[in-house]
Amino acid sequence: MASPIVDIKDLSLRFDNGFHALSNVSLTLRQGEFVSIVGPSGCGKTTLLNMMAGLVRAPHTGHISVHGQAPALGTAKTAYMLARDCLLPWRTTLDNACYSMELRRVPKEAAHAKARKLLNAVGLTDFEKLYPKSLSHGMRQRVALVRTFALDSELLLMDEPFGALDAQTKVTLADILLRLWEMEKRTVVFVTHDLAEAIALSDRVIVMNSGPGRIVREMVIDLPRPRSVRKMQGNPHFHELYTSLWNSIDQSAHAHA
Ligand SMILES: Nc1ncnc2c1ncn2[C@@H]1O[C@H](COP(=O)(O)OP(=O)(O)OP(=O)(O)O)[C@@H](O)[C@H]1O
Repeated sequence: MASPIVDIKDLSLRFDNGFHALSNVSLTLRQGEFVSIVGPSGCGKTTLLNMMAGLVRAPHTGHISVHGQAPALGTAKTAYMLARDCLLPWRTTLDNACYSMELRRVPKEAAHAKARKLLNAVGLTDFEKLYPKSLSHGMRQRVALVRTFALDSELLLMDEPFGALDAQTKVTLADILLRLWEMEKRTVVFVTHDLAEAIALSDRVIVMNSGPGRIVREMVIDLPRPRSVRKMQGNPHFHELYTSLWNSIDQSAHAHA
């Protein structure tokens, strides 16, 4: 079996101020998996993602490897996407889509070809010459998705990428993300507060709780693929999974209260 993309065993972490942020976290991600992390605010979801990205340097115990090595900043094998689209206002859609490839010195022709293929997949072909100020919030986040996928990184770390969008746009973007993921075969770690979004997108949902941050449940999502997030509402098993996930979060919140 291929070695895991992310391999975390008994990871515990204290920040310099003594705050115990993660306790005995174990998580393995195989190539091509889509895994979401949910849990109450402050339970350490972003900290765990930042550990995978090599952004946290605080002392820790246990094991963490990403692509078979200690997590490192600046590797082309890992891409990070946030709720803010971080588009540059003076660049067009196409140039924003190409920005990360430019930083990685991908030749311009190849970068344009890749960006155009992905812009077409997210429905933005007709908007490639526009600047961010002329795009809706959802369109800007589609450009950010293209920029994230354009890097060909094996591992995509996504921290509430649709968190600032309205419910309708969120579903549209989640379906676009699923299409890109199916087309490009990446490994995704997706942090969200939206349980329905986590279930609709993922192969597995990891539930965390705080005090200190730890994994309290891992739920396998056995819904068939390919999926449509929009059509998921009509699937009774989706609602069973939602109820079960909600109960886990509710119970662990009460146990902690
Ligand atoms: N550099 C730091 N030094 C000290 N404490 C920190 C540091 N970074 C994060 N924390 C604390 O660690 C805890 C976990 O933060 P984190 O951002 O990982 O939570 P989260 O689950 O992603 O929250 P949210 O859902 O609100 O984004 C919080 O209590 C936070 O204040």
